This record gives sequence, structure tokens and C-alpha cells, in this order.
Amino acid sequence: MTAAVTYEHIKTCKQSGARLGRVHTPHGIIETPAFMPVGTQATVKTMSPEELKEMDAQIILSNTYHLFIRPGHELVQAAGGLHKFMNWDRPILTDSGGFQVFSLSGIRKITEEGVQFKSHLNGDKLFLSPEKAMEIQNALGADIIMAFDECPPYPAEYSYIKASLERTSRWAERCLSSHAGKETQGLFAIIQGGMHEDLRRLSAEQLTSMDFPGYAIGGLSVGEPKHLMYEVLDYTTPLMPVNKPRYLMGVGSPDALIEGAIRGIDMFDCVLPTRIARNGTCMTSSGRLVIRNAKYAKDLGPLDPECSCYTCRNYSRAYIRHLIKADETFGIRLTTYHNLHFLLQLMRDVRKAISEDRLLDFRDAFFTSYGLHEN
Ligand SMILES: O=c1[nH]cnc2cc3nc(NCc4cccs4)[nH]c3cc12
Ligand SMILES: [Zn+2]
Repeated sequence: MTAAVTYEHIKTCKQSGARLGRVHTPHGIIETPAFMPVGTQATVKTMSPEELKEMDAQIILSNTYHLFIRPGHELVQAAGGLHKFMNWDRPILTDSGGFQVFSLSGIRKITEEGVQFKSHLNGDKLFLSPEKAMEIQNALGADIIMAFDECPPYPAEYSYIKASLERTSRWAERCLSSHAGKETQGLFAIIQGGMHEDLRRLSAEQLTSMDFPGYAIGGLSVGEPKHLMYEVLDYTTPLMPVNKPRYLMGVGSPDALIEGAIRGIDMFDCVLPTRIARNGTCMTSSGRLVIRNAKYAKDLGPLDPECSCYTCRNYSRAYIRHLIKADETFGIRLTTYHNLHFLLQLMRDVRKAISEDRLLDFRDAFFTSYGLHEN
């Protein structure tokens, strides 16, 4: 039986080594490199599915941890699964919950079996394990699901990171066996190993020997300096199979998306565009713009003169600033729409630059205009 999720390599950029590809899933094809908007609680905050399609979001993310504690994966399953529940008929990826347990719930205890923790909502004692994470993600029905892993804290002792990645590999094995027979979903493993080349190699070897349909790089975008993240990518992506999707978790900012693509990454996700939109910070072609700033009070121009999105075609900075200052939800909808469109458009431009073998030139031009000089 053919795997539910497969990678099709289209071409490699002659100038940068970045690759153009397609990820085939049961709910459609994803042109890569791709940015995935995050819809943690079964919604990309304030956006409708129609608006997400309008900006051509190809795939969105949702979170196992959040949907497990509320409304519960059984309810979503009874509603026909996550696609039906949230009226999204394109691909969905769910994270496995491990990372959210560590970043959200206070009390927790890690054992070989799994993780005991308290719900950050009501303090209920809960438990997640590789098997439980597979049961939940199977009930939710996402096209791509993630193995249950531990993202070690940053920084952490070498010995802790080594022991943790070895357990993550044993957990990956358990995910594979409990997922067996449910090939309607593609199960990706997550490479750990902190910022150590030998440990990244060890994790990659252990996981690629188990033959997953796709591989993610975890343990990054956890507070480390950007140059360190790029260094880890420099020696980790070459360890990953060329014929499988490569997903960098939790990244990111416009510069990180471009630098990640140059290093062979195919898929990215980040809460940044939606999160900063809620306090009125916008990504524009000449850098970040904080709309609350008084200098925009009478500015009747668009958020970004270079942008063709719904927000920039119909509303002024003065109007959006007024809405944000007045705490009007429509203001957040307009900044969210623009920020998501900005990153989705950036990835369309990246794919075009790869197809024309000029991604390094594109990066230099983008960084100059965005105000990112080599630091
Ligand atoms: O190793 C990981 N395993 C599974 N999920 C993750 C999600 C991740 N998201 C970020 N960074 C983005 C952030 C989102 C919220 C706080 S940091 N880094 C991440 C690492 C992992
Ligand atoms: Zn715009």
C-alpha cells in the first residue's frame, strides 16, 4: 500500500542548494518550501477557512495537547474528525503534545512510560505517552502526525540531552508500532540532540533507521541565538533522507524561513505572525511596523505599499491603528490577515527564486529591504 504522505523532489536551486518539492497527502498537495499557519485550538485565530484559502494557505497546524484537554479528542472524532469539525478540507498537521506539556503545564514527571502533568486549564492530572499521542492524533485525523518526543530545555547538560534523545528514539519506535495499520496518516519522527553535532547525528541515525515517511528537526527555536540554529541546520539537514519531507518546528521569522530553505528545509510553522498581530505588530517589506505608534495616526497609506493583500488594498494605517487602539477585534483580524499573507507570499517568492536558481540573490535583496544586515 502506498504511504499516505510522500515527497516529490522537483529541483534543487543551483545557486543555494535549496530544494523545490511537493508533499502529497490525503487532503492535497503542498508546494514546498511551505509555511504552515498555526491553528492551536482548531482555528487560526480570527481567520475563517475561506480567508485562509484566499491567501492560499496550503496546510495548517493544530495541537494535540490543547485539543486533548479541550474539547477532548473523542468529541472531535464524534464530529467526524478535525477537518470536518473546523471546516478545513486541505491538509492538517498536528504536533504530538510533548513540547506543549513542557512549555505550558507546570507540574510534570517524565518516566520511560510517558509524561504525567497537570492541565494548565483546570489542574486535572493527565498523562501522555507515545501510545496515547498516537490514539489522540488518530482520532483527530490530521494528514501528518508527529511522534511523541521530548524537546530538552535550552540550555541543558550534554548527558541530559543524550539520555533524552535516546528516550525520544525509543518513544518513536513505540509510536511506529502503535501507528501500524493506520497508514491513512503520515507519521513524522522528530530529530533531537540539542546543539551538539554528535548527538544530532546519533538521533538522526537512530530515527532514519526506522524509516518514517518524514522527519522534523526539533529542539530548536527554544531561545538559542539564530546563528546557533543555522549551525545546527548546517550539519543536521545533510543527515536527513533526500526523498522525505524535512520539517523545522517552530520557525519562524522571515529571515529564518529563507535561511532554513537555503539549508534544505521544506516545511515551517510558527505562531509569530498571528501572535504579534494581536498587539498590532506587522511584518512589512521594509521591516516590522508597530501600528500603535503615534506617527501612523494620520497615515492614510496601506500597512505595506508592496503588499497586495485584502488588508493593504482596502484599509489605511490610520484606520487599523484606530481599531487596535480601540481594542476592536476587526483590527486584529486585519493585522493577522496581512501577517499571514506576508509569510505565505514570502514562501511563494522563495519557491519562484529556487525555480530560477537565484535564492541567494533573493535573500540579499530581501534582507536589505527588510532591514536585516548581516549581524
Ligand atoms: O522539539 C520539538 N518537538 C515538538 N514540537 C516542537 C515545537 C516547537 N516550537 C518551537 N518554537 C516555537 C515556539 C512556540 C511557543 C514557544 S517557542 N520549538 C519547538 C520544538 C519542538
Ligand atoms: Zn498586506
